[in-house]
Parts: sequence; structure tokens; C-alpha cells
Amino acid sequence: MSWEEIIERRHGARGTTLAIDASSATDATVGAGREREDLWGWDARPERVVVVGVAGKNRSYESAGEFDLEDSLDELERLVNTAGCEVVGRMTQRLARGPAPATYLGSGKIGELREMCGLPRAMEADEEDDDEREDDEDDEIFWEDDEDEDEDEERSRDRRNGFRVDAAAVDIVIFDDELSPKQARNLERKLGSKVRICDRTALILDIFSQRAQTAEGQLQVEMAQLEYEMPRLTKMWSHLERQSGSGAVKGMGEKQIEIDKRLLRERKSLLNAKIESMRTHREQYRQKRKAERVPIVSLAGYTNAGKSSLLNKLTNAEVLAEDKLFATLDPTTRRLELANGMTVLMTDTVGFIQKLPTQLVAAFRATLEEVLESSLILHVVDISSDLSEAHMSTVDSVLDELDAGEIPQLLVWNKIDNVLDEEERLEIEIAAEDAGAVVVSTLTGEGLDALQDKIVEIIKKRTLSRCEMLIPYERGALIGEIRRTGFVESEEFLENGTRVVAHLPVGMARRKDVVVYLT
Ligand SMILES: Nc1nc2c(ncn2[C@@H]2O[C@H](COP(=O)(O)OP(=O)(O)OP(=O)(O)O)[C@@H](O)[C@H]2O)c(=O)[nH]1
Ligand SMILES: [Mg+2]
Repeated sequence: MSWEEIIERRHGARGTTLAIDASSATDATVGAGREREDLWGWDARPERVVVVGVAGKNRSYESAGEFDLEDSLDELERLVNTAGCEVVGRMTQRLARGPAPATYLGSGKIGELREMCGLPRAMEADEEDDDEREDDEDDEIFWEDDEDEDEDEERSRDRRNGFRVDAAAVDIVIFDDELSPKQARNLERKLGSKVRICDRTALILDIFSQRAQTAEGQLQVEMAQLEYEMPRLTKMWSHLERQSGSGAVKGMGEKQIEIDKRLLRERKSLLNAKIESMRTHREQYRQKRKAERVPIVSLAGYTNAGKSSLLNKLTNAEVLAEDKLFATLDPTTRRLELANGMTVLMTDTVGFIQKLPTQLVAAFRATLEEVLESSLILHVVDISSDLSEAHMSTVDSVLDELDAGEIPQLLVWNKIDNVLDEEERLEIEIAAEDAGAVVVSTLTGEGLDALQDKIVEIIKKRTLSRCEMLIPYERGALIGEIRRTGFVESEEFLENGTRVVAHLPVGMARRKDVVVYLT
């Protein structure tokens, strides 16, 4: 049995957690679904989702630069839509100490959630078991309602009213944080078999697995999915044990878990080997590039900030740029000739998001190694978003996690064309000066010349050293190379060669074999 089959058994017949169909992950979701329904006579409507989030009291959501609970759920909804599903309801709760360790939500809220899913508020007595009571005790110790709850309830209800909640039709409940295996097990029991549960991490992993184009990307996502599934395996067999209570079945369940775990472990080492060999290949390629001494400029930023659009605009690349989260997964590199003739390699990368699954960060580290080698990171921000500060700090912390925090960074505040209010625009421009950011619009082209100048200036300052040299006439070709990798400040034709003052990459500036250094 392949590990996909194991996962299939756990998540239901259609494979992935959400059963996303590649064709449904487009804007035409509903239309495509309906068409198929007409053709085949079966219901292919998008799956209906209720999103659920919990906030802790200890976070001050009021300060700028942080996502509040509703923002985070808005983003989760966009993820759900990106995955081709439809959000029909939303539920929030503020708990003094954040999500309840046993059940994520407090028990009162779980009743409400059951109602939202078309189930009776209270569980039937025979649905409860020993494990359950123990969990409830846990709840009492760990969660208390916040005094602000009334106000929060109000907000939550407001938003919820905006949805078409047809209780009986809820297919999946998606939680805004990664659920621990214990939380997932308890919630599954409390919501019954009609409704599937899923969390933010599994949702993002599903989107990634749908979108990965290259073999390497696919392997990395599969690896991350394995890491996610491993600790959760027990869950799918424990119901057998509970139902029968018989020793024999219990034994069988345990045995099956062992077999599954072994299968997953084997798959994991196979993946590891494949990833490792691709890495070696990539390394060779990188060495080749290094030998060329062309500086690398990476694009990093929150998902949907406009990284691919910027690469396309500057280099006429044709990378897919669209109004979807995680449009880009696999890195693309293009040569970019800057205004003064200097060439850089510009690399587009996967976008970041808050609560980015750690399994993914680990799995994508190999791809993101390019970022680590770059001379400059362009940190692209959608400055027209209300959450731009929160996005920036998320990106900074992911870059830190990848050990890229020390690489020179240039903030590129994009989508300025979206800011129509003059006063707001002015404020952004003033703030940009303080932050050393360049304000641009990849849509209108505004600010892109200034951006290129700034890239040149930084690369010149950070990675080039100024030298004055005499290049013999027979080595004239070298001047072409100097122009490509650095800048020529002045040239003067002397008797025994050309006197050149130039800014060169450190490696090149030491080529004493062909150059006579004057300073
Ligand atoms: N109004 C406006 N829209 C923009 C601008 N730049 C990009 N967009 C739009 O923003 C959306 C996202 O752009 P992408 O270039 O795909 O963003 P990305 O950062 O590559 O996103 P991921 O690959 O998902 O991480 C697209 O719909 C673009 O058309 C801009 O300057 N102004
Ligand atoms: Mg992109």
C-alpha cells in the first residue's frame, strides 16, 4: 500500500484532506462544478466550509503590525477559496489562554459549532466516553471566557450573518491554527462523522501540493505532508479500538499503526534521497553561476504582494502572476540588465504567510538556498493593504528563521496605484523615506526606474570594491567582463594599456594575473 492510500483512508475517498480538484482551484470553481454535475449527473459542488479561530488574551491585537483574529480568519477564507472551496460560516472565540489544549474551542462553543453543522447542540450520551470526560476536565482547568467576549461575540455574529449558512450542508470545519493530534482527535469525535475537520496547516499543504509544478517542488511538499501526517497516524485507527473495546481489535489497530508508520518512514527516506540528489544538482548549477560572478537579487515577500509581477515587468519574464495566494511555488530566475549596463540575476520565490507551517519552511529550505546566496533581497510589500505592517514583520521573521536576516534588504512598497487618497499617499511617501523604502507600482510602472537605481547603488556599495587598474591592450576583452559584472567609472588609454577605474565584485578585483593594480 502506498502512503497516499494511507492518507486516503484517513481523509476520505477523494485523497487530499480537502479533496481539492486541480480544475476546481480556479475562479471558475462553481461554474466548472456545475458543468460536471450536468454532464455526469453527480453533485460536484464546491465543498462547504466553516472557518473557526481562537484568540488568546495575552496578545494585544490593537497595535498595528499584528493580525487580529478576524484578519487571520479573512486570510484563512482566502486560502479556502484558493483551494476551490466555499466558506459558509465563521466562528470565533477569545479564550484567556488561547486555544484549549484538548478541544481548541471551549465546550460551550463546541455546542454552537455542532449546531452550525446541523447537529444537535449536545452530544448523545453514548457518544461520550472516558477519554471525553478526561478532556472536559482539561478544559475547565485551561480555559476561561474573556470578559470582552460579549463584544467579540457581537463582531463575530455580524460577520457570520453575512454568510449563507445552510447548516445541513457543511462538509468541513477548518481551524485557523495547527491542531495537535489530541485536539484533532477530540474534535473529530465531537463533530461526528458527517463533518470533516482540517486545520490551517493541512489546508496550506494541500494548496501547495496542488500548485507545485517542478519535481523538486512536489517532493518538498510531499515531505512536508509526511511530517505533518506522522504524529497524527494513530488517530485513524483509534476509533476501531474504541468501538469494540475488544483486546483483539485493539491489537490489530496497533499493528496497523506500526505497518503504516513503517511505510511512511520508508517513503520518507526515499524522498530524502531524491531531494538530496536534486540538491547536489542545484549546487553544481549554483557554483557555475558563482563563477560568472553575477550578483543575485532575490524577491521575497508576503504572498500576493506582487513579486512575480515585478519580475515580469522588469525582465519580461512570463511568470504566472495572479490574484491568488501562493501563485508561485517554484523559483524562477531571470537575467536583468540594469540601467548602467550592470547585470544581475533576479529570482522570484514562494510567498510567505503568517503561521506558515514549520514543515514547509523546513522542506523549502533547499529551494530558498538561492535567497541565502543573494547580494540583495527585495522585500516586496503590498503597501495598499491595511495589514502591510503585519505582513512585513511576518516576512522578516521567516527570513530570520531561514538565516537570511543578515542579507541586505531593500523594501519595495508596491501597489501604490491602489492608494487613491492623497493624504494617505503622502503619509506613505514620508514613511518610505524613513524606512528607506522605494514606492512603486508594477501595474503603472511608477517608481521602477528609481528602484533600479537603488538596486545599483546598494550592490555597488555592498558587494563591489573600487579599484584602479591598468589593463594591457592584449587583454582588452577583460573590459567587457568588467562592464558586465561591475561598473566602469572612468577609462583612459595610455601607452601600455587602458587605465580603468571600476567597481568590481570582490572575487574579480583580485585577479592580479591579468591586471596591474594602480591602487
Ligand atoms: N493594483 C495593483 N495590483 C498589483 C500590482 N502588482 C501586482 N498586482 C496584482 O497583485 C496580484 C498578485 O501578484 P503576484 O505578482 O502574483 O504576487 P506574488 O507576490 O508573486 O504572489 P505569490 O506568488 O502568491 O506569493 C496580481 O493579481 C497582480 O496583478 C500593483 O502594482 N498594483
Ligand atoms: Mg508569485
